[in-house]
Amino acid sequence: DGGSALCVCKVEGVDLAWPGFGVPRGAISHPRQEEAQAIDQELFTEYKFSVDQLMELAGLSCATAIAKAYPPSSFTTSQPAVLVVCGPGNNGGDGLVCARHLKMFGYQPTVYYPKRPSKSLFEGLTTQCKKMDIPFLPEFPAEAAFIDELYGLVVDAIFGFSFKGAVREPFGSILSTLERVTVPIASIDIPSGWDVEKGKADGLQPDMLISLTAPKKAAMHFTGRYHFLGGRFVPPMLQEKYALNLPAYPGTDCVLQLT
Ligand SMILES: NC(=O)C1=CN([C@@H]2O[C@H](COP(=O)(O)OP(=O)(O)OC[C@H]3O[C@@H](n4cnc5c(N)ncnc54)[C@H](O)[C@@H]3O)[C@@H](O)[C@H]2O)[C@@H](O)CC1
Ligand SMILES: [K+]
Repeated sequence: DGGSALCVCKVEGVDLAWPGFGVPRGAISHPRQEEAQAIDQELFTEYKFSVDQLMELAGLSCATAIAKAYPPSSFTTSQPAVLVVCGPGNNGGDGLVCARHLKMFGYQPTVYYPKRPSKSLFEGLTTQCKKMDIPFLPEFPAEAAFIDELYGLVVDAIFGFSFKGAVREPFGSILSTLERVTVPIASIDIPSGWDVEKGKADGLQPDMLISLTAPKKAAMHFTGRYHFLGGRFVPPMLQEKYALNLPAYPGTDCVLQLT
């Protein structure tokens, strides 16, 4: 912990670099919850990005990372069917964008979106999905086995870096079902239900994590197979201000595989 505005974390004895993926060695920044929110706010207030701009890039990163880790040919279901579970905030918005791009990439996404904010941004993203023939489930499957049978992958877009406290319904029941599914889960930004800094040892254990902007502190507890970085939109000046030490993205890619 470097005592700078941003915590740069190292796991004791472990080199936090990514052998085999051509990334320069060094300790990658893991912002705390408040720092992640401050960077987010500054992107909007000082740098004048709009939420939908960044959400589009974030959601595209997620779909791209998923396509790299789980190509349609790797699915054992008859179609590359993906269940995208969206929460009530911007993490859920990323999920809607991700679903739309997955459809463009040849997947068969289905969305479950139980708490929809009455804001034009989310209404627009919902309409865009519907116009792409992406079905919205009226109810969440009661049994984890139904999910295993129908889908080859679940995208967890329920909560991101603003999650706090005990999970409120209906998301408590949804998460307890998701904890029992055996198909891989890809979590956007934070595994939902995890404390953004401490993680949750007995919570969801996704197979994939797509960290946006920078891995949050909880990402240190991620044990799944694939960890990607996405959201290649942080201007160098802002990275510098928050002492964000991030590996370089390869070429023109919008994602970078960390593990
Ligand atoms: N700057 C960035 O890095 C960007 C972040 N984006 C996404 O935005 C996310 C953060 O979005 P938000 O700040 O909207 O927040 P979240 O999407 O993390 O969640 C906030 C929502 O969850 C609810 N909530 C919080 N704790 C809860 C609990 N214990 N039980 C039930 N509901 C709870 C809140 O009422 C609120 O509706 C990031 O994680 C990322 O996915 C992208 O959309 C765009 C750019
Ligand atoms: K999530």
